[in-house]
Amino acid sequence: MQVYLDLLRDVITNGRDRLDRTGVGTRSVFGRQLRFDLTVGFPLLTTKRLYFKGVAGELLWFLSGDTNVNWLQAQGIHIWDEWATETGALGPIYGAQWRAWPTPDGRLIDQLAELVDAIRTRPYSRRLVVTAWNPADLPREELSPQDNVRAGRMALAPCHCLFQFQVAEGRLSCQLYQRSADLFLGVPFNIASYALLTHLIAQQCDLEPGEFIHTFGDLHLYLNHLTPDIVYAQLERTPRPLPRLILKRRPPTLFDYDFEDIEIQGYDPHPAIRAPIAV
Ligand SMILES: Nc1nc(=O)c2c([nH]1)NC[C@@H]1CN(c3ccc(C(=O)N[C@@H](CCC(=O)O)C(=O)O)cc3)CN21
Ligand SMILES: O=c1ccn([C@H]2C[C@H](O)[C@@H](COP(=O)(O)O)O2)c(=O)[nH]1
Repeated sequence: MQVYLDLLRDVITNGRDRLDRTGVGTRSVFGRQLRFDLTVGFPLLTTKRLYFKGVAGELLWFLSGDTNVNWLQAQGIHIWDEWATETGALGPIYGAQWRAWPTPDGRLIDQLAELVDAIRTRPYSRRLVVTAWNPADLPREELSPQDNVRAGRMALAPCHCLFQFQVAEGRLSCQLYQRSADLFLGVPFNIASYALLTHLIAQQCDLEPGEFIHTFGDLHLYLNHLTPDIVYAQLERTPRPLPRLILKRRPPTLFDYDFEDIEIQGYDPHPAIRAPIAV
């Protein structure tokens, strides 16, 4: 994951300081890309311990179509707490758009079920796209996440908002467009999450995982992460060998995976680095 450390340096060196919605302030660049060959190892950051249970739990939660934090909290995962209402609601975020995109005539589109079906039946397709960017449900930027949810909108606009797959020579590759990316806290999570999703869909479609390509819009470091004990501490560290992902079972569908099916082997990271999250 040397490419991640190089990207931290790129943002520090080439970024412009900008105000942002949260009021924290960021240093940001616009338009970057990382590529991960999933055949050489699983891209889980080794220069700090990443909370993989949180990554896997969040993905299983998205895949189930759930948009309420109650299930995540019951698993001990608290990464979405700050944006939820008192009942745990987040509005129609990823899970809703992926599994139940509402159409004007009252139907619900299960984009992920249709995707798996399309990969199986038309692997040459150039239309293997899933989007969470539903303009009808976007939050109003001047309102709090909770007020948006109470008004029936998403708590946060989708950050990882569109992804596409390609099948070539028996391998499944995935490219994500992430419009806004918190490089220290969110991005390591997002890389692991989409790499895991690619493995799961590949298994369901009798393919091997290929590449994960991560394309960024506004890629930023929050100014309160640019400190000796956070970003600069990580830059002092040397990357270690990547772990491997083992899928221990092949469930009947993409929507039947459980924590026990997903195992990371050989993960030997540097210690975790705590950092404040911008809400
Ligand atoms: N500013 C911001 N950055 C994000 O990455 C982000 C948001 N907001 N809002 C929505 C989700 C929530 N995500 C999050 C939220 C928290 C952590 C976080 O605090 N991670 C810690 C470990 C947390 C734990 O152990 O409970 C970390 O060190 O990675 C990561 C991703 C990603 N998203
Ligand atoms: O999966 C995620 C979700 C969120 N983020 C980050 C990116 C931004 O720092 C904030 C969202 O703020 P906006 O004003 O809506 O852009 O959350 C992430 O990196 N990954």
